[in-house]
Amino acid sequence: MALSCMRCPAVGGGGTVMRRAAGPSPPPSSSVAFSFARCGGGRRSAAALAAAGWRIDAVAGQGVKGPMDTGVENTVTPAAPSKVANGAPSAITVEEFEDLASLSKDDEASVSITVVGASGDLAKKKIFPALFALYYEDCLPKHFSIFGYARSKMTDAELRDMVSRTLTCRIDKRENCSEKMEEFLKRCFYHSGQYDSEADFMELGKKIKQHEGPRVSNRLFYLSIPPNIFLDVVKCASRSASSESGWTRVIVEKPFGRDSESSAALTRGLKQYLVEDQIFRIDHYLGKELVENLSVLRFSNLVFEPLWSRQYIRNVQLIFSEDFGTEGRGGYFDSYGIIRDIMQNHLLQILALFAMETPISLEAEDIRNEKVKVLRSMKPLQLEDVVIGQYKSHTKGGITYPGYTDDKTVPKGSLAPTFAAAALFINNARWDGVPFLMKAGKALHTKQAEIRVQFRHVPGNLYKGAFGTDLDRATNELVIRVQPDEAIYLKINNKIPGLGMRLDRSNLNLHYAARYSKEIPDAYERLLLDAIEGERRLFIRSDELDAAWELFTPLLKELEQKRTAPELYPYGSRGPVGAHYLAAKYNVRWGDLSSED
Ligand SMILES: NC(=O)C1=CN([C@@H]2O[C@H](COP(=O)(O)OP(=O)(O)OC[C@H]3O[C@@H](n4cnc5c(N)ncnc54)[C@H](OP(=O)(O)O)[C@@H]3O)[C@@H](O)[C@H]2O)C=CC1
Ligand SMILES: O=C1O[C@H](COP(=O)(O)O)[C@@H](O)[C@H](O)[C@H]1O
Repeated sequence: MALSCMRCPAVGGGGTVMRRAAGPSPPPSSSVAFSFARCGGGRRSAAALAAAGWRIDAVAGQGVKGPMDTGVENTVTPAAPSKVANGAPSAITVEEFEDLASLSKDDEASVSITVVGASGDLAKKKIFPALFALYYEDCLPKHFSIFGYARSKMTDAELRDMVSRTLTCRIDKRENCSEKMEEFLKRCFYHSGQYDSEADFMELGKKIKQHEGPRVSNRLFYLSIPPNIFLDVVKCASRSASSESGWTRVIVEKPFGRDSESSAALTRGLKQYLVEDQIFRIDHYLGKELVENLSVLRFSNLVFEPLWSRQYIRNVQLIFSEDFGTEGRGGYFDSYGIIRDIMQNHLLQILALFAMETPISLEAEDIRNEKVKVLRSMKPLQLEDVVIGQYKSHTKGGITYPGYTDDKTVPKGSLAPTFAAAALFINNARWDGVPFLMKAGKALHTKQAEIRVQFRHVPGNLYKGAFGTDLDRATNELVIRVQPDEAIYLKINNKIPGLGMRLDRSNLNLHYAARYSKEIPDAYERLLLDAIEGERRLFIRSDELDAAWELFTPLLKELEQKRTAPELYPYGSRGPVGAHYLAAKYNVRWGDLSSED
C-alpha cells in the first residue's frame, strides 16, 4: 500500500490548511511546510500557491491517507476550517482555497528563474532538464520565465537550441512531449553579461521585468558557476536585479568554501547582500528520492526506530563510488579532492539525517536543528581514522584507462585524493561507540551510492551452528541503495524449505523499479521546486555548514601540511587496501564488498 507523501499529487493531507501570508505581497521567508497536491492534476500547483504568497501547513497529529497507486491523484480531507477574523494570517480549508484560487487566477505572481552560468556543464546537464521536467509535470507556476545568464555570447534562439539538446521526456509519460518542449523553450531567454557588472545585471533585471508585467515579481537566481565568482554575482544580482515586490532567492552550488575559515568568509560575504532566508545552499544528495525516504522509513515504521541505536546497530556505512574519473573536471577537483567533494557534504548530510533524533515536526527548522545537533556531537576526524587513495592508470581488455594525474586538467604530481575512507563517531547516548564508516571514490569498479546498516549478533543465537565461526554472516543488514536501481532491502535469515533444517540468507526487498512504474524524479527537480516554494528543509543552514567544516578542517589541513601521499589504486578496481584495514580496526567488513552484497 502506498502511504502518503507530503507534497505531491499522490497525497491526502488529513487536516491540511492553507494560510495566506499577511500583507499585500509575500514576505521573503514565506514558506511551504508541506504541500499536498504538489503539481498538476487540474489544481494550482503548490509552487503557484507559494508564489502567490500562500503557505500550506499540515496540521500536526492528523492522519494522512493515500491511494493504492501513487500515480493517482489523492483526495484531500481537510481539517475543520480555522479562521482568524481580521487578523493575519488567516486560514482556510483546501476546498475554500480552490474556490478562491479559481476566482483570482489573474493576481498570481510571476516567478523568474535565472540560471547564472547557463553555458556551463551543470546548467546543461541538470538544471535546464530539471526545469523542463517540472514544467512537464505542471509543477511550475502559471507565470514563469527562465533566463540564462553567462559571459558567452548567445541569442535566445541559440540558448533554446542548446537547451533543447538536453531535454528528455519521462519514460512513462511521453504524451505531447515535443509540444511541451516547444512551449517550455519559448519561456527561456538569454542575457549575456559579466559576473561583476551591476550594469549588466541591471539590463537583465529590465528584461525580467518585461516578462513579469504588472504581477508580483518573485526571482530565483541559480548560481551554476565556479565558487570564486559567487560573491560578485550575489552583489550585482541583489543590487541591480532583485525583486521589488516579491521575494528574491539565491541557490548556491557547492563547494561552500574549502575549510572552516573560507566557508565562514563566504557566508559573511553572502550576508552582506542577502539574509539567511534568501540563501539556499544546495546539496543535491538531499534531493534524492531514497535520501528523502530515509526519515519516512525510520519514523513511520515501528519496526525500525526502536532498533536505531547503539543497542542494536553495530555499524553504519555510507558508500559512494563512481566508475569514471575526473575526466576534464580536474581544474575544479584538484583543489578540492574527494573529501571536500563528496564526504564533507553529501555523505555527511546523509549521516546527519540518518542519526538525528526525532524532530519536533517536519518543519525545516525542526529538522535542521536535529541535524546540526548530530554534527556538533561528532568528534573531528583524526588522521589515523582516514585512508586516502588516488587512481592510477590500468589496462584491461586491451583498453588503457588513464590515471588521475594523466588528466590534462590535473597538475603533475598532484596528491589530491580521489578516494577516501573514514571512520566517524557520534558522541551521544544513542550512538556512542558505533562506527560510521564513509567511503567515497572515483574510477572504481562500479557507480553506486548506498547506506548499509549492520545489526548486532543475535544474543545466544540458537542457530549459530548453522553459520560456522563467521557469526557476522548471520547478522541482519539493512541496505538503502540510493542509486542506481533504487532499493531498500533487509537481509534476513530463513529456513530453506524442506524436511531438514538448513538456513539461508534472503533479502526482503523493496525494489523501486518493480514496485513503482513512475520514473523517479531527478534530485534537482525536487530542490528547484523547493526553492520556488520557499521550502528550506533540504537546504543547508549556515550553522550546519560550520559544524560540517569543523569536523573535516583539522584533518584536511594536516593532510595538506604533511603532504600525505595517497595510496594508489588501479582505475576500475575496488579501491585501496587501506580501506579494509581501517574497517577491520573497528571490526567492520565493508558490506558492498562481501560476496553476497
Ligand atoms: N558539473 C557538475 O556535475 C556539478 C557542478 N557543481 C557545481 O556547480 C557549479 C557549476 O559547475 P559547472 O557547470 O560544472 O561549471 P563550469 O566550469 O561549466 O562553469 C559554468 C560557467 O561559468 C563560467 N565560468 C567558468 N569558469 C569561469 C571562471 N574562471 N571565471 C568566470 N566564469 C567562469 C562559464 O560561462 P561563461 O564563460 O559563458 O561565462 C561556464 O560555462 C560549480 O560551483 C560546481 O562546483 C556541483 C555539483 C555537480
Ligand atoms: O557533487 C558532486 O556529485 C557528483 C555525483 O552526483 P550524482 O548525482 O551523479 O551521484 C560527482 O560526480 C561530482 O564530483 C560532485 O561534485
